[in-house]
This record gives sequence, C-alpha cells and structure tokens, in this order.
Amino acid sequence: MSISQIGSGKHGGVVMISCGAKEGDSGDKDDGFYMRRCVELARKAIGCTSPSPMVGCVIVKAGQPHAEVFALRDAGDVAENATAYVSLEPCNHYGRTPPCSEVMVKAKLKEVVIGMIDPNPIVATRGVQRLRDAGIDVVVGVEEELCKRLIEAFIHKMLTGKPFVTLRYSLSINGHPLNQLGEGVTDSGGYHSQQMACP
Ligand SMILES: Nc1nc(O)c(N)c(N[C@@H]2O[C@H](COP(=O)(O)O)[C@@H](O)[C@H]2O)n1
Repeated sequence: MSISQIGSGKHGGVVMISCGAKEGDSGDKDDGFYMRRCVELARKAIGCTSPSPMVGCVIVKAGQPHAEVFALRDAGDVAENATAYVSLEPCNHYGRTPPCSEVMVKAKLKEVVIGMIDPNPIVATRGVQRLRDAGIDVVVGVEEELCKRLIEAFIHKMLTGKPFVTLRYSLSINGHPLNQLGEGVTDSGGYHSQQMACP
C-alpha cells in the first residue's frame, strides 16, 4: 500500500492530497521535509501492507490547482447535489489557477460549508457570493477558530503585509536567558512541534 500527496513546496501554497510530478532540482532544502512526510504517510499503513513494506510517496509540483479542485476531481459525479466542506473560502479569481468557485458550480454541489472567509482581499467574500449567485447554499464560520489557527501565518501576512514571526526563548525561573531547552519543549504534537513541522 502506498499513499501519495502533492504539495507546492518551496514555491508556497497549501499541501494537497493528489498526484503530479516533481519540479526543480533534487538538492533543494525541501527534500528532507518531503521525505519526512513520506515516512509519516507510510506509517499510516502500519499492519496493512504485509508482505509488502510500508512505502510513502510525495509528489511536489508548483502551481497546482487548489484543494477544492482536487477533492471534486476525486469525487467525480458523486459531487452532484452533495455538500462540500472546505476550511477556507473558495476563491473566485484567476490567479496561478482558475477560480475554485467555478469548478464548484459546474460540479452542481447543493451546499458548501466554509470554515472561514479568505483574508486575501482578492478573494474575501467573492467566492461565497459567486456560489450563492449560482443557487448553492453556503454556510460560513463552522469551526472558524480551528481554521484560522491552521493558517495564522497566512492571515497575518494578508492583514499586515508582514511575515509571521515566532520567537522562542528559554528563561530560568529568575528570568535569565538559558542556552538550553527546558523539559518537554520538544515533545511531539504540541504547538511548537507543529510549527517546526511546517516547510
Ligand atoms: N480556497 C482555497 N483553496 C486553496 O487550496 C488555496 N490554495 C486557496 N488560496 C487562496 O487563493 C490565493 C492564491 O490563488 P492562486 O493560487 O494564485 O490561484 C491565495 O492567496 C489564497 O487567498 N484558497
């Protein structure tokens, strides 16, 4: 059993599940990140692959369609009259890729449930409007805080024009900077380790 995933790598954008082909040189600094992702994905198949080994495969190419497009491709005809859930408002502009809203309208979805409005001024509320104009029921704000936390760096950049910076330091109990990490800070699954896992 193999699991594949596509990302837009060092060129920015979200990581999406699908397939494609890798672009760029093999020695770039994202290689370690994507190989760790291969291992992480392969581990999901633990106990299910015998006699084959667990194998993870990640395929990366810049300028790929948005998550909604991949999901609708996978769904095929099943999407007709279905409800789509998406953590960020579908876009309604021609950027590096065509508008997701158009693809959603063509798929004849009945309803779209959106986590949060896109803070990108090119998108903000236009995607929702386009879907509603096409007669699709739209719900906005489901698990909004969770969706916002997922892309807090993107939101910050959009709202301020500045990069999102995380400062981490260790202080002793009497306020002196320490040159070593405290106990538990490298524990997996916490906020810090999630930040470190990002490309
Ligand atoms: N809804 C949604 N799904 C995705 O998968 C996305 N990557 C985005 N991104 C939004 O669209 C802007 C980029 O558009 P292009 O990739 O240039 O076409 C990005 O800034 C986000 O606002 N949205």
